[in-house]
Amino acid sequence: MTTTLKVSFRSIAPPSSPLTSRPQILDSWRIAKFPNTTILCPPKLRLQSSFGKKTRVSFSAAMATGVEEGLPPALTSTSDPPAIFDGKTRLYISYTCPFAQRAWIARNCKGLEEKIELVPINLQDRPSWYKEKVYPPNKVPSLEHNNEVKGESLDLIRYIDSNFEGPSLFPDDPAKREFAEELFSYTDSFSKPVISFFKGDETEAAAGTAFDYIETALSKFEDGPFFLGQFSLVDIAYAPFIDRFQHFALDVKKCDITAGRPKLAAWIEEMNKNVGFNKTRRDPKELVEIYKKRFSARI
Ligand SMILES: N[C@@H](CCC(=O)N[C@@H](CS)C(=O)NCC(=O)O)C(=O)O
Repeated sequence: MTTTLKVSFRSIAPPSSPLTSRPQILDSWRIAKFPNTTILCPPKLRLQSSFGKKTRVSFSAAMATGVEEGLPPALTSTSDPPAIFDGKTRLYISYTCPFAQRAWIARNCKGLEEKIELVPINLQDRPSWYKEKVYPPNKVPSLEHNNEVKGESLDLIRYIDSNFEGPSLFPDDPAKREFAEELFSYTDSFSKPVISFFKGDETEAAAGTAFDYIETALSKFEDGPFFLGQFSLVDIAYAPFIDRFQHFALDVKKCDITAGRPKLAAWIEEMNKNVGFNKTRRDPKELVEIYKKRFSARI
């Protein structure tokens, strides 16, 4: 299926040299250059540019993937296993797990919908073959690739980025890489006080400190609104959690995590335009209900 991405140039000055105004069908990932900007185009994307009077473009939409995908139903205790170790690459997920969502976003943002098959599992009614034949730790996500199964979401997003085609989601710049490591290792320290606040075990101020860390982190690189400036694996690592936290904080705790945090507000706005991420999102009401149940059961 072909999707059309309309690129319109807004703001500032007229383009110095219009490069293309004809739609192009792209067969593989490539870089398209426009006046003042460069975007990464996924395969099967029909790219159409329209030059207005002004030329500055914001390009998280460039991480869009053009493949439309019907989502398969989650497998249960009565479902047969897929043909495990038949050479296919499979990503085992649960539709509501934020850790699995990280790997799923990375797969989408690399344009790998046709290379990595999604296998959703119903964790409440888990098929026994998953633990026995696929992934003994019995958690999601896991990735079946080259006759091996690997787990741990932060390892998987790096693995998907380095072992498959598609645009690189990790910069080469050593300063950015070093900061990425700090941010990857902060993910659990970020979630802990926020979840404790939601459960009523921690003050709002403690959760606020965690969000302040994020605000400061988002101020470090100025070449874009993302953690490392441009969109990267770090954004993928945080997005499923910040998304859930924002909705629960607003609905249940009546607190706006973006108040007084303009960088976080801008990051959320940009992430909300990311097609690879949006394809993995659930209805916010469902996410809030899952947290409500979990916190009342004190899990
Ligand atoms: N550290 C793991 C955490 C994965 C995880 O806890 N996944 C949950 C679902 S959100 C799970 O599979 N739980 C099943 C269980 O613990 O039995 C990762 O980052 O991948």
